[in-house]
Formats: sequence, structure tokens, C-alpha cells
Amino acid sequence: MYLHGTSQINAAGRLEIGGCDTAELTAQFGTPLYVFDEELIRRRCREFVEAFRATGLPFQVAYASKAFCVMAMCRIAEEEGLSLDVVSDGELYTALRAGFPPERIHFHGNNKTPEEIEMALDAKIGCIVVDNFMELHLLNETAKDKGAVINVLFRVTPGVEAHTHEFISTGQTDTKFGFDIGNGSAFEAIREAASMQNVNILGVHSHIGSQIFEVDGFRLAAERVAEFAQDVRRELSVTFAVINLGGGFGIRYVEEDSPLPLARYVQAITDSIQSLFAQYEYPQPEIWIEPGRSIVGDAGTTLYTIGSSKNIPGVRKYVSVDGGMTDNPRPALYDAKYEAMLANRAKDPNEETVSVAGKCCETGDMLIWDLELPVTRAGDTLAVSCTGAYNYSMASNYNRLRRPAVVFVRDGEADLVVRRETFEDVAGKDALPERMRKQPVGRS
Ligand SMILES: Cc1ncc(COP(=O)(O)O)c(C=O)c1O
Ligand SMILES: N[C@@H](CCCC[NH3+])C(=O)O
Repeated sequence: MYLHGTSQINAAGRLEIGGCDTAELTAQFGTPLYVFDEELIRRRCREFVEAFRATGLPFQVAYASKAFCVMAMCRIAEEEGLSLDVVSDGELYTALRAGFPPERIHFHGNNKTPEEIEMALDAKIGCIVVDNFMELHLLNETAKDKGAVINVLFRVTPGVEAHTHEFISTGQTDTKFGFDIGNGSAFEAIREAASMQNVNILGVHSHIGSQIFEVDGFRLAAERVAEFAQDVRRELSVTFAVINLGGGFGIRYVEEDSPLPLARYVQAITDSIQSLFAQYEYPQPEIWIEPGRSIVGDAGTTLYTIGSSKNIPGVRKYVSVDGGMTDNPRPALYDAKYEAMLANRAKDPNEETVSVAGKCCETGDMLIWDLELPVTRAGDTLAVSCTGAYNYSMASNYNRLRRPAVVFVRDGEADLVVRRETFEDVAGKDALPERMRKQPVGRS
């Protein structure tokens, strides 16, 4: 397994992250356990911020909290000078509760409810990324009722297909998100908004997909957006102050993945926007981006305890862990690949090929196929790397499993940032109608 960030094998032959021995982490917090390397998260934030600073251009880096939204992560984003992208009332609530400055929050989503819009307006967030006409009208009306003017970006689809898994490509025309540039609906949205009293047009937003390993898609999106900005300026006299090119920067999950240094993505985006807008003699807009996975993805490691195994001679050996698709649905959903190692015997040589199964009652609950490992024993700790993004945030209680705890590790200290769920968390929200309740024992 590739060792990311501060991960290393210590003198005792065990995996250590953030100066914490994983054996101590499992003893203290149990498994499955999400372990986040805080220094690596901060390093990723700084890579983006420093790459922008080097350009001298005005910018915002908004952490896409959907990747991993907990209060402690919102604090880190704020401390590192990032803005925050939320896509629901729950994410907004988490951010506000963590004390994240509302003026640096951007709200996304293709079906924001009236309640979410009210909540965002009441919190006085920085901007709403408008996705459709219904939302635009609702937003203007709600803002009018509250005597407010809300900053908006328009999510546009530039017709660019990112080279990635088709389920997570969103910049193409046939998508549920945003206003299409090609068919004129993006232009129409701006035209309508320009006559509204309670929305202030900041600019446009485009997100072309996720886990992208090249810059051409971003360049192409920048071209389409710049051309659109020019049309809008010429025909509607509306000038965009902000261009947001979304997130999607790829990370290394397995050896075959070849992401670019984060600064390269920033450079390609800033170079394109700067030269295109200069070419159109258009005032330089602020450039915003929204990385999620590339900030937290490789900083997360999940620790599991190995339990049963099943050897099918001539076919394969299954080794089961105490979590699975409930804490990491990505292999089942996207056929996502992961690397793993034995954390408690990290120096032992690999001796067999096994497939790592989760504990859910479902054949598809497999975490890793054909993984080289030392011969495992029940009680060993398996560490799966790169689980920081879209694992905890997409976790479920399938089979009524309790969601794991989350710890942040740094300089030999481990802080619990989400406690492990209890049975009460799992079943305590259930209600039994009166007619189904059992008579207390001993009464007639
Ligand atoms: C609008 C928007 N912004 C940002 C992101 C974050 O993407 P990533 O985690 O790939 O950086 C996504 C998810 O793909 C998104 O849909
Ligand atoms: N959840 C997806 C990414 C979706 C991004 C949301 N726009 C993943 O795990 O890769």
C-alpha cells in the first residue's frame, strides 16, 4: 500500500499515522475506524491556496463539503482560509454549527427546497449557485419577502465530458444539473435574473466531473464559459465578477492512478481564464474552485478488524472485515479500487492473494478484489487507504450496522471528531404504534 502523508511503518512494524500507532488507535477507539491525517488535509488546502496566491489573481477555494462534512473539517477549512460549498440543509447546519463564517458559504443543489432557501437567506450566506428556473423565481420571491438581496452564481453545463466514470460526469448536456449553454437556457436564466430586484448576479459556475487526471477538460470548460460571458456582456450588459470552475481534481487511490500536482490544475485554470478574458477585453473575474476529494481523499484511512475467512480451493480466498459497503460504498457503487495493508504486521511479506469482503448480507459487498497480503489471522487490523472522501459522507446503516467513529490524528495525538454510533442511534428513532406494543409482563 502506498503510504500517504504522515503514514509510515514504525519500529514495531506497525502502521503509524500522524505519529499515532494504529494498534493504539484500534485499542482506544475500536474498529471500523476512520483515521484522518490532519497535517495532510492542511497540506492539500495550502497547495491550492498557495498555487492561487502565486498567480496574484483574486480567488476563492471552496471546500466541497459533500466529500466529508463534519464540524472539525469545517473548522480546518476555515482555519486554512477556504470557503465552503454545501449542498443541503444538513451540510449548511453542520457548517454554521461549527461557526463557519456564513459569508464564505456557497449553496449548491438541483432541487433546493423552499426551507433550504429560507435557511440560507436567514443565515446570510455568501452566495447561492442557482441550478434551474424554478429555484431562481423562488429565490427572488423569498429574498423579496425578507427584504434581502442574495448573491448568485448560475450553474451552467458547458457541454464538456470529463474523462471519468460516467456516473460522475456532470458537465455534459444530458445531466440533471444546471442550465445548458448550448441550448440557450443559461442565457435566458441570466436575462431573467438581470431584471430581478432581489438577486445579484455574481457570475457562473461549471463543474465537469470528478476524479479527473488531466487539464484539457478544465481548459475547454473555461473556453465555453468565457465565450458565454462575452455573449452575455455584449447582449445583456451583465458582467460576471466570478467564474467558478468547480472541483473534480483526481487523487491516487491505486498505482494506476496518475493525478497531477494540485498546482497544475490551478495553473491551467488560471492561465486559461486570464488569457481568455484578456483576449475579450473583459475585466478579470475572480476565479473560484471547489475541490472535495483532492482535499480529504488521501488523508483518510479506514482500519478494520479481520474476522472470518473462506478459502475456495482453486477459486479464491475471501477475508472478511467488520465493515464494508456501509462505511465505504464506493467499490459497490462505482467499482472503485483501493489499496490496503496489514496495519499490525506491516513488515511481514505478502504471501497470498485474498479478496476483502464486507460483512453485509449482500454478495456485492466487496471492498477489494485480489489483494496481496501476508497470511492473515482473525484479529489482524486491515488498513484501507484513501478513504477520506465520499466514505463517511456516504456511509449508511444498512443491515443496521452502526457508523464508525472518526478520529483526526496529528503529532502523536488522536482526537475523536465523530463518536461511533450506538444501538440507540440506530434503533432509537423508531416508533412503535400503540397497537403493536407488547403488554408489560405481569399485567392482564
Ligand atoms: C458542483 C460540485 N462541486 C464540487 C464537487 C467536488 O468534486 P471533487 O470531490 O471531485 O473535487 C462536486 C462533486 O463532484 C460537485 O458536484
Ligand atoms: N460520490 C462520488 C463523487 C460524486 C461527486 C459529487 N458531485 C464518489 O465517491 O466518487
